[in-house]
Amino acid sequence: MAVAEFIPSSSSSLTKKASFYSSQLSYVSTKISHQRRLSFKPLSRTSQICCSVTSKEAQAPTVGQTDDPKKKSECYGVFCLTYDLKAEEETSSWKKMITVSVSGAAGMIANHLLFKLASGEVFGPDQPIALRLLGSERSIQALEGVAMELEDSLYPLLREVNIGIDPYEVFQDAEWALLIGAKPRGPGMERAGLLDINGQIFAEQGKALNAVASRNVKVIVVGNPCNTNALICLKNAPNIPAKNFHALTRLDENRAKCQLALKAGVFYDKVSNVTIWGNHSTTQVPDFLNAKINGLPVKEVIKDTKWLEEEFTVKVQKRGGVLIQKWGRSSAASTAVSIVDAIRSLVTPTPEGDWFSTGVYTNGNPYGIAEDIVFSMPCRSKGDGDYELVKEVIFDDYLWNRIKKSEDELLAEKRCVAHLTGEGIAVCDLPGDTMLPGEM
Ligand SMILES: NC(=O)c1ccc[n+]([C@@H]2O[C@H](COP(=O)([O-])OP(=O)(O)OC[C@H]3O[C@@H](n4cnc5c(N)ncnc54)[C@H](O)[C@@H]3O)[C@@H](O)[C@H]2O)c1
Repeated sequence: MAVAEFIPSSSSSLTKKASFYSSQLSYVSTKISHQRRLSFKPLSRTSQICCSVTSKEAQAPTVGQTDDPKKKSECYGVFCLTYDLKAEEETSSWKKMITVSVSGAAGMIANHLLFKLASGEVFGPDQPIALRLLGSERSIQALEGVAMELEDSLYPLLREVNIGIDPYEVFQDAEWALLIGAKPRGPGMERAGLLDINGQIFAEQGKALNAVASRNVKVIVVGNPCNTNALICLKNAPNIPAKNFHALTRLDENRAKCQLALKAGVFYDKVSNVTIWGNHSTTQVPDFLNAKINGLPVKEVIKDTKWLEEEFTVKVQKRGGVLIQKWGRSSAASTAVSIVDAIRSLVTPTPEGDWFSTGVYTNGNPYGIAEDIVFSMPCRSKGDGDYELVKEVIFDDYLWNRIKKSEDELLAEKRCVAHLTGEGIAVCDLPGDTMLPGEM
């Protein structure tokens, strides 16, 4: 289904220029030919999100982009085309459009994620969406390619696409910010160096969100080291509730579920109540004490305590590394799926009795975990984008000692980025290199 019905052009084609603008550079232009003439009339946001229009109602053609590099680009290619609608034609069942900003949009994870977002798989088949895509200077050409593929996919729910390299432009009015883009660790780079280089990206993006995003934007930080990047981001966005920031640990939860299902010989939908505690690193703690299989405590189903204590955790932690050995690159598709899971866990009510893991700000946590860090913990949601921490969890010495190690690591990471969180001079005394293999 197309988003609009078009008037066939009598002339050959209408050439458009897609322009990109950022504060530092940057004017890149490209020509895209359209074999059809389209009608344009500036519309309010609500009328833009509505359904198709017949050719009878089409207005005079125009182009929604600018040749002036000093003016920001409003839209990409076919998404510049808007059309008038009669009130009675508006699709009453569609919700108000939401704006989703994605950084690292030309990267591998985003290449899977964006098409899921545009299809309705994430926010629902009645939820029109505007995508704002942030790339780096080096990836701008690739970003344009991504936008072209989105155009060619003809997703009915995808109403707007913008691309750019300035977070102050791309995060404008964002209701969701999926922060995937980060620098990979270069040869010989210390972990402290990676914390600093990526921390600067997230400090800048936090400031940009603070300045231009929706006041209730939900932020999911994927770029590593994601817990501390999320902390940096929220510290630089004081006007956005700290509770709205998440670090992605859902891939780790999914991996833990898969390993428990495999060991118990059940399908993975029988595994519930799995928590990943702590950092998205090899100090993460997949919790088999509170997890359930077929509604029973895991320890009643898997009686092999040695496996649980010695093999399970390591298997979950090293899964990414094993995958790299097979694939020759880090997980992208399953990471994108886990981002979808993380969002859906916040926009749909959590099934009765279950919970999900996400890295969130620790202030006010009921477990006794140090405050003022971003730590993965068990959460429930009513489906309104918000969440509550789960209180009814138990701890034993094994679990608690491991949680403390991950906490120590995150406190050390926090000291290492003090210059980026407004807390003085950084002191880097990281306990060891616990970066997940390939997810650096
Ligand atoms: N939390 C998790 O579970 C998890 C899992 C897998 C990967 N990751 C992390 O996700 C990140 C992205 O992974 P990928 O496989 O998509 O990498 P990728 O290298 O394919 O893509 C990253 C993209 O980000 C862009 N980028 C770099 N700096 C940017 C900036 N300042 N603003 C906007 N874009 C920028 C790059 O140009 C590149 O296109 C990495 O940091 C990786 O370690 C996290």
